[in-house]
Amino acid sequence: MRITIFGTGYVGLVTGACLADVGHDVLCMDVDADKVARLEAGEIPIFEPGLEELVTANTASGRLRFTTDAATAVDFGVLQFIAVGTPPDEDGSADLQYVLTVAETIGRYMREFKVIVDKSTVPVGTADRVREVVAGVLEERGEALDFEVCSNPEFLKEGAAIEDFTHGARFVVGTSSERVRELMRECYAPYIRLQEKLMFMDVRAAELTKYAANAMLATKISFMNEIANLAERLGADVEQVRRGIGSDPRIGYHFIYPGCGYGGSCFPKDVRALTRTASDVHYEAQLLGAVEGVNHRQKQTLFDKLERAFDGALAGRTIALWGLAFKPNTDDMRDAPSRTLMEALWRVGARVQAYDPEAMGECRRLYGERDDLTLVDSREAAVQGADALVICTEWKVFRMVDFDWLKRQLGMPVVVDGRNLYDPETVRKAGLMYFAVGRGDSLKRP
Ligand SMILES: NC(=O)c1ccc[n+]([C@@H]2O[C@H](COP(=O)([O-])OP(=O)(O)OC[C@H]3O[C@@H](n4cnc5c(N)ncnc54)[C@H](O)[C@@H]3O)[C@@H](O)[C@H]2O)c1
Ligand SMILES: O=c1ccn([C@@H]2O[C@H](COP(=O)(O)OP(=O)(O)O[C@H]3O[C@H](CO)[C@@H](O)[C@H](O)[C@H]3O)[C@@H](O)[C@H]2O)c(=O)[nH]1
Repeated sequence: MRITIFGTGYVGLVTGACLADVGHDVLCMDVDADKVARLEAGEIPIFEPGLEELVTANTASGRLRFTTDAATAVDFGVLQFIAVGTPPDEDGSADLQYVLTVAETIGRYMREFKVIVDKSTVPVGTADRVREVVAGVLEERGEALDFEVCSNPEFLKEGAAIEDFTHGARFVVGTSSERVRELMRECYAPYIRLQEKLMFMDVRAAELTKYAANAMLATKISFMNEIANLAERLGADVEQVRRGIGSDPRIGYHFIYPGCGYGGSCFPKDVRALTRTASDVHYEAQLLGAVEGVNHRQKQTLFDKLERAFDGALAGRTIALWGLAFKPNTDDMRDAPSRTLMEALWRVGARVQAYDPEAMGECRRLYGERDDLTLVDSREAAVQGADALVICTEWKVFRMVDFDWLKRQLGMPVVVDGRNLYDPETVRKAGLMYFAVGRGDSLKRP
């Protein structure tokens, strides 16, 4: 099948590479000429495990190609995937300018029947707006061409994007057209040989499914963070509580890890966008507001714990940070808890000495050169000469630690663990003050 994909970000590039890998002919179009040039030269602009190999193999076979030429892109595929960004506007709503620009482009250049497949995360009603834009451009051109718009939200997680795309739970397709159903079945056929995973539904239900899924997952996390904060004050260990409730199949173990708040490019913006959608139809989404509020507060707990450990005297201190990315296996720092912490530390005159296996380039890009930030190339170098250690991301490389060694490195024996990586007793035995998340006595000092 010939498939065009607009946008070569996390979603567009992964979708393109995976669909090419199962035998489709894929042309990826991006307006960012520099990105396209890098991709053509075999360079992958993002860190995503397995993606480089997949892109290289499929580019070499000729099934995956890149372009900046819109007319060529529109001409190419019968399926025209939109996988461009939908960043938050100031009022929290999803900014649809990139999606609607692609719709306009398709309307301008199409010469035969096309199915426009919306893979970007977009508010309910966007398929109608895309349809209006395309129809408007066709009318301007004086052309009466047939086209369809369907919704096909993406559920991949960064860091496990290829696995999620190829072995995800479902492919949701919102359409009322039999012709679209057939074409989408053909597109995803290689993935559904073992098990039927195609879920057809109304366009509006498909659009809402994406927001509902992210909001539900964010709710689980905020709920657990709330329980963790309570556990901290009640002398209970939230890790034991987590296992206790996860064992109930009605609750399950997934997405109930308490921590330093959810970040990334999706949960924060999608919870806010859904809240905004609700208010647009005069409904106050109370639960969503609370989910966001709890998350906002949770991101500040790392700083609060440090401040308490130092009796408020953080000015002039050097704080070691392990982990900058919003989660492991990615270089993405969008809405990462590490950013809330670093910015709070800088405001009170503390210095940060940080290490992340993948996100240091991104950190440099975001914050540039500054006197109060030193990026070092190992976890060992990060703690050298530091007064305390904070763990923001649960990269594997931070899991095993010689705590006696760690104690010798730190000016003050303070470890703030935003990811509950260690056994509190073992850490404390080494003479370290250990502030984790909801671990019973983590507010007390030894
Ligand atoms: N990142 C994720 O894990 C993830 C997962 C599921 C869904 N989503 C959703 O998918 C969408 C894309 O997210 P992303 O993370 O891939 O974004 P991204 O910012 O990584 O990539 C978007 C790309 O679109 C390109 N673009 C912008 N305008 C264009 C145009 N007119 N024509 C062609 N290309 C254009 C940009 O240059 C950029 O390369 C968003 O709606 C997001 O919410 C993201
Ligand atoms: O039990 C948990 C699970 C996750 N997190 C945090 O939640 C955030 C998001 O994590 P994750 O969902 O793994 O990453 P994303 O790549 O943001 O993926 C989410 O957002 C995507 C974009 O919409 C969706 O496609 C995915 O299904 C959805 O999981 C991260 O900060 C995690 O640290 C927790 O704090 N506790």
